[in-house]
Amino acid sequence: MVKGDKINDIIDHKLFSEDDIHEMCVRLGKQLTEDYAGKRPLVVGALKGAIYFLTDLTRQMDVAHQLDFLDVSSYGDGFESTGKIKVVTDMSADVKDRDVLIVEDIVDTGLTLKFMKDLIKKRGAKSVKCCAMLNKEACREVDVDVDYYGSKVGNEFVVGFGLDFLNMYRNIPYVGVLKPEVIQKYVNK
Ligand SMILES: O=P(O)(O)OC[C@H]1O[C@H](OP(=O)(O)OP(=O)(O)O)[C@H](O)[C@@H]1O
Ligand SMILES: Nc1nc2[nH]cnc2c(=O)[nH]1
Repeated sequence: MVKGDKINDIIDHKLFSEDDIHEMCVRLGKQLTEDYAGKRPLVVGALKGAIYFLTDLTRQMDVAHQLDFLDVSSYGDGFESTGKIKVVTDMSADVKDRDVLIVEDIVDTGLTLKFMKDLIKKRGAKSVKCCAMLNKEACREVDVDVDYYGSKVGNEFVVGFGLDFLNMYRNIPYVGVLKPEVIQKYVNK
């Protein structure tokens, strides 16, 4: 029974706590600091989901970098990728000859990341890599490298720390799994 729309009403269990995510950011930030030393990368956040992870990750990177954002969308309000990716809001920076690091909350089918990597490569970037908080590797439909990631995650719909449920609940401070009845309530509506 779904009582309301409070966090405790919709979350079944926690998968990654705030401490887990902080540890991911510290580890990845250290690695990115080494790998991008002297390169002045352009860090591109994939809107909207990546913003929470991006702000924590970049504060662990001791590398001069610039920020930009790219909003591409394929899920709409659904639980499954439509497979049709479109640019909702484009970046403002010129990526030509830049080392670009895409920051993602999750890579699932890989369709979104492949679309973004191809777009940025086509525009003449020197290198294009991705750092994702979560990697749903078993769900991949296209071959794309997730160059850095915080943790693998299984095939379940996760929310929180940027990851949405019907464009809500991105602000949950951890990553959790929805109660099955919550999904049931909204599927086929
Ligand atoms: O690997 P894929 O199957 O393509 O899925 C991953 C993408 O799905 C989510 O974005 P969404 O399109 O839901 O937009 P959002 O970031 O605004 O939530 C997520 O933020 C990734 O960008
Ligand atoms: N919120 C959310 N968005 C996704 N996009 C692709 N996979 C997921 C997921 O598990 N949760």
